[in-house]
Amino acid sequence: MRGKSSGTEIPPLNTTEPIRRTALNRVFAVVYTCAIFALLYHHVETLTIRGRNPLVLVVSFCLLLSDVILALMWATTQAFRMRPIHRREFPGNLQKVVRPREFPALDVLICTADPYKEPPLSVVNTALSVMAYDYPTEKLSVYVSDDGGSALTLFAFMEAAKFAAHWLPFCRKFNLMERNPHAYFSSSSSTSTHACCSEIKMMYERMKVKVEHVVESGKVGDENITGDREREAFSKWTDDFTRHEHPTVIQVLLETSKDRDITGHFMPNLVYISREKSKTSPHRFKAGALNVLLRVSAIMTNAPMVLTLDCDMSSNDPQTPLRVLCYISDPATRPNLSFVQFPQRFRGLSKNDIYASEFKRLFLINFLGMDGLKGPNYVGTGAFFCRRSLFGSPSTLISPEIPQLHPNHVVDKDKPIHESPAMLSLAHHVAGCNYENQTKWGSKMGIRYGSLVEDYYTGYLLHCEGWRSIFCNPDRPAFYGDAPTTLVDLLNQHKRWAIGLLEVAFSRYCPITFGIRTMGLTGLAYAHYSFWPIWSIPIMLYAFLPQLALASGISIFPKISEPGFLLYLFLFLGAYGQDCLDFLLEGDDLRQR
Ligand SMILES: O=c1ccn([C@@H]2O[C@H](COP(=O)(O)OP(=O)(O)O[C@H]3O[C@H](CO)[C@@H](O)[C@H](O)[C@H]3O)[C@@H](O)[C@H]2O)c(=O)[nH]1
Ligand SMILES: [Mn+2]
Repeated sequence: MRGKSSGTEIPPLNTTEPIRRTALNRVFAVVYTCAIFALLYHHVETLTIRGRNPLVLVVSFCLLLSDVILALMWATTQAFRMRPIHRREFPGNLQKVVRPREFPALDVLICTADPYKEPPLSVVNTALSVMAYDYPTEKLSVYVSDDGGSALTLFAFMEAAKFAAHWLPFCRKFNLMERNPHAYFSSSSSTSTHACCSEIKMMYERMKVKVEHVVESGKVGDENITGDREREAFSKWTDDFTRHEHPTVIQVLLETSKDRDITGHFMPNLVYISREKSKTSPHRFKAGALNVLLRVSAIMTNAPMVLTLDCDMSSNDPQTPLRVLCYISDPATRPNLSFVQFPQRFRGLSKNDIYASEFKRLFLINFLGMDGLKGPNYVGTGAFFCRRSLFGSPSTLISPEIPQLHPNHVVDKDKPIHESPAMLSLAHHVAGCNYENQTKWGSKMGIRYGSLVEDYYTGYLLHCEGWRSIFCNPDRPAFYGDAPTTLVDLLNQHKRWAIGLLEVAFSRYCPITFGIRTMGLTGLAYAHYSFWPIWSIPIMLYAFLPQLALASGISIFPKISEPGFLLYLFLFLGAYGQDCLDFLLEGDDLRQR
């Protein structure tokens, strides 16, 4: 591959290459714009000349409205086509440039919210998959936020901490690529290759049975509690403890400074957090949970690199943090870098993906386009942040209200966390439900509040502040997640997205005005998403108009013999053809279209 090295070092850590069809895209955009204007002119003409008949008037107006919206949406998609690029990174070269001792620490933040919709066993699998990263374990910490406030989830994590002491060395010994235990034991590679596999598989099965039994029974019984520390932890679940009203629970389950796996190797930190909830204070859903995780992790480890992960998405490649380092350690890509975003990929889609659940345009093709501008938007999971970027713009650092939360604060690692009551009590304090009152959390710091799609909104505001992001799309997917499986879940998810996006569209940071003014084409790309819900208007109108028009004897499309027909033909084939080409050139086959 021909590529331009963006680093000054030799060997290169990463390369970028413009996608070749860009020139064609630009020419096509000019021609297609002319065709759109011709169509709109045609509609206006029909409306003014033939519009004396009220039915024709209504129909023509609806067509004009639909086509204006479609034209606007088409215009916003051009942002993705003006400068798409492909990137590659070379983790193999990393050790020649940075020594593992100098790797930055990594805090992984995992969110879960409901032990029945998001089974604790699968959350545990997510955590184990990242705890087993090929990364210096003493630099790795995993923080789990449980918005369900469930003893069942804590129990699952206590079991996971014990299992991890066997699982992590097993992964290292056999250099497994698949480090999510559930995925590994369900795959064929687990059955044949390793003799001691059956032993660890049995251990996993025992943990699974125990956790599932506890979840089924709905409570952690006395027989499941093995020590005083565990008993003390579960004693917080008193009778008036509900998921909407409870005190903060923080449980340090594994600590690098004292816990070792069965081979005597360091374990990563593993911390369970269920933030304080009260019916009288807003909890801000996932954005609130992530901000609590950001603060608690700042107090305990304050790693400069932060990975946010949904509990329904686990690692599929242990080398992923090294790929991120290829950008973070490169002086050419490092300046103003806020986050490195990996695409969301889903398990279990059918081969031809007839429902387009892969979201390939959203998570791949559009990302390649945005990567050539200021970078892809944040999609809530699979993103590695530079912690500093969540505290003000590149030029102006906003200091948090207490020095321990400052991104440059150095945590004293001599004392284990559980022996430091001051640290634990501060961690409880910053996880309190009133902590954020009169602070800049959610407005200028951390994950931003104000939209149900906190990921989109936060990424957008970070880009407006002058930060950039990078799209990393290795051949082996870095993460695999679960897509909604029922129609009701899917509709709820889309409704949530639509409301959240419109909240941004009609805010004072509307991408059409504020976004485009601040960052040009990137703002236009953001406008494409925030106005995505208005697609529904032309879709509804085009779904019903032809039948209504046919029933009332009005023709709404030109006849084949009329010149207007060619215009429609070009507009239709042009849009679909270009779309199809985008997909084919990014590795789809025709059946998937
Ligand atoms: O009060 C809440 C609600 C949700 N979550 C967690 O947020 C994540 C995402 O929620 P999910 O129900 O899976 O929503 P999706 O629609 O699948 O998520 C997509 O859309 C969200 C909103 O834009 C993003 O945050 C996600 O990263 C993105 O994958 C999950 O891990 C939840 O456990 C919380 O922690 N607290
Ligand atoms: Mn999800």
